[in-house]
Amino acid sequence: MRHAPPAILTHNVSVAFDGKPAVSGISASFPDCAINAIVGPSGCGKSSFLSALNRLNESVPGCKVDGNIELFGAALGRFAPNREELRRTVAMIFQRPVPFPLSIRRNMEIPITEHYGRNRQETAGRCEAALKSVGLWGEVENRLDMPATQLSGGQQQRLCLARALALEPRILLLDEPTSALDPMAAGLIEELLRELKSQMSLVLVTHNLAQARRLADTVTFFWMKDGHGYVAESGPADTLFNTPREDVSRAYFAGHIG
Ligand SMILES: Nc1ncnc2c1ncn2[C@@H]1O[C@H](COP(=O)(O)OP(=O)(O)OP(=O)(O)O)[C@@H](O)[C@H]1O
Repeated sequence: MRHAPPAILTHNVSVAFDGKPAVSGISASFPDCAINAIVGPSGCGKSSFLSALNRLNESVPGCKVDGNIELFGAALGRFAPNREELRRTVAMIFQRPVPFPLSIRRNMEIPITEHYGRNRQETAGRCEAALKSVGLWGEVENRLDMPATQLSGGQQQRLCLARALALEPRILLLDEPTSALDPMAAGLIEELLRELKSQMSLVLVTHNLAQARRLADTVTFFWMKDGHGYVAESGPADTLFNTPREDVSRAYFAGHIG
């Protein structure tokens, strides 16, 4: 029986800035329909690695990415022929929500019409469905023309999620998506991520080990050596949290270091 390839498979990936490696030798596998947490101390290159997965750091001056990245068994360039298509299918959510400085409606309409065309009825339907999927529709349906920046931080983050989900991504990259939110808003996002994993692969960079314990199916643990990050250990969340193999993982997950 042939097994489906993982959503993301990396081999020997490194990311360097001005010749100085931030991470090196990253070989990792992230299954589909799962929440894959990347954890590790500050500065070990988690965000740099995450951004390489949809070529976001290509536009950073002095940044160089090496190694192989495959998405669903296809090389990155074959999986998505251009950057726009890649960013649609491999969407990214950041620590601080970044809505466009426009109305809630325009925030949704712009990406939807860019991708699906200008049919007004279809656009309105996609907008409503995406806002419903993040539980925001009931909160904003009567004020869609209000500036998105007037929403609370948690609502803005859910709007950014809705904007990404409207384009039906297959992979969702999340860089500390709840660390700027209050516990209630963070809880709503966590609930959403749990629901979304039936439809896609999620890669979640988090500092918050309690969050990783609550959400993760797999864990990839980054640590630092010789001034750059590397994967110290990875595997099913249960194994990493309960019976880690490496001394450094045991110490980190017990809260003794990092
Ligand atoms: N745009 C950039 N230009 C130069 N160096 C950078 C840039 N972005 C990241 N770095 C460097 O790469 C290294 C890894 O940073 P990165 O943000 O990826 O780590 P991280 O594990 O995500 O950290 P944190 O958990 O604090 O967000 C750091 O030394 C950082 O200074």
